[in-house]
Amino acid sequence: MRVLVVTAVPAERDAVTRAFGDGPRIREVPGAELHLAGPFDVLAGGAGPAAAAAATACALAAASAPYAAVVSAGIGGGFAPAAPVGSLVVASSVVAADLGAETPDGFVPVTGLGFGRDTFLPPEALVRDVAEATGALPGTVLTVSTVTGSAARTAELLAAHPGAVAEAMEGFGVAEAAARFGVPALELRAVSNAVGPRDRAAWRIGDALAALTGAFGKTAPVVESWTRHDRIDRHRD
Ligand SMILES: O=C(O)c1cccc(C(=O)CC[C@H]2O[C@@H](n3cnc4c(=O)[nH]cnc43)[C@H](O)[C@@H]2O)c1
Repeated sequence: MRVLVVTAVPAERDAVTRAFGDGPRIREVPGAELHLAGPFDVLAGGAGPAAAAAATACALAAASAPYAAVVSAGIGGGFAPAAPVGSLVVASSVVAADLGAETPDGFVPVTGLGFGRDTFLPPEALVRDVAEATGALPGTVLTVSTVTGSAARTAELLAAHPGAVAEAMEGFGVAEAAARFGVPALELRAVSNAVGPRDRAAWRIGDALAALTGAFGKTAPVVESWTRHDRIDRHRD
């Protein structure tokens, strides 16, 4: 079985496929262009949870054989001091941090409003194996629709999610689409910037993309072993 990887932008997609040499095979499916490299079918689905969910759903619906897992991957913001620039994180939980309602008493997640969901839990053993293989820090990865740009918002997010190690903009959308197809989802991020007051000039995108390439080279044997033994299905939680 193969693994679908969804990034936001082509530069992230190419960083993943570069781990397997130049020139991935390309397959067009309705709504998505897949780049095939190693055990991964990689697509750049767009920025934000809505684009990511739509692209993931298109690829899953068009697949001729079921995928073993879907990985939301790319660069991300790291919460200091846990996840410094250049480091890797793997989500032990994927949380929609700004999906809900603002009330006079503060933010209420969508689940507090009585519907929807705000958290997905990737398979524990797969998270552990990927963390061991890559050196990625396991922890909560937040999905936000607005990149955090102030110390006040950073503190607010950490107060609400003390286990947060990083934020990005697609993980929850990918996981939501994957869940509809009964496929487990993971999220793997390379930290390009610290979450906090906006300083775009300080983003180390090149370093993060290089870390992402290294991480996928090391993740391939892990997922190959899992898929060969069909362990993702048996260990799904
Ligand atoms: O300008 C470039 O060369 C370039 C190359 C690769 C990626 C980008 C992006 O801007 C990717 C956008 C993507 O990155 C995630 N991200 C990164 N840092 C944060 C953050 O602090 N908070 C939230 N998201 C972040 C996010 O998933 C974006 O979709 C540019």
